[in-house]
Amino acid sequence: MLNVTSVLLRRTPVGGQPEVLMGLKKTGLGAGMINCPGGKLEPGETPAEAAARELMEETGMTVAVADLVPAADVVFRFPDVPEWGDLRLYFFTATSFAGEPRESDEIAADWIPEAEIPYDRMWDDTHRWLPDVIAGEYVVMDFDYAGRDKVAGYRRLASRPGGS
Ligand SMILES: COc1nc(N)nc2c1ncn2[C@H]1C[C@H](O)[C@@H](COP(=O)(O)OP(=O)(O)OP(=O)(O)O)O1
Repeated sequence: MLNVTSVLLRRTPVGGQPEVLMGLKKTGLGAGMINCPGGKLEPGETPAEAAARELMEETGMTVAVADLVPAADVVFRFPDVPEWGDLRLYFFTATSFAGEPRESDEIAADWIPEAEIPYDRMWDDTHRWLPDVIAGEYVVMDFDYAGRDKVAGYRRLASRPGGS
């Protein structure tokens, strides 16, 4: 199982609507789709340490590990793509961070209204759990993909208040 991590930064400008940070993934798994900053854990890293490092590498923004709130634990299985194997995503949210996003070789992340998250341009699993995370739940789910990009089945293993 390959461990990956990702972080959703959230803010609400004064007098404005809630916004989230995401953008077009340019390389690697999920290239061409909209996603949050993130990537693989390096040896010895905790998921939260990896999320903070990937955020910095991909956007130039910083977040303290202590400010990362665990929000989802999601397994993806790709039986038709043996070279990908299974992935476990440790997903965090954060409302305390520093900096403004800059485009990198990996992602062109920017602030978008939370109400306009383009689920139709994201991994097929995302619309089945990210809305609940945004609503404040901690979610544990398990997805089986058919081929590289279609969800064939899924299970919700746990869901409780307190994610974001
Ligand atoms: C179906 O699989 C996935 N669904 C969702 N919603 N998100 C995924 C899936 N697979 C990966 N992710 C997320 C996790 C990270 O935010 C990114 C990037 O993942 P990955 O580590 O695979 O991408 P790379 O850019 O190749 O990694 P490095 O930066 O470590 O090279 O997508």
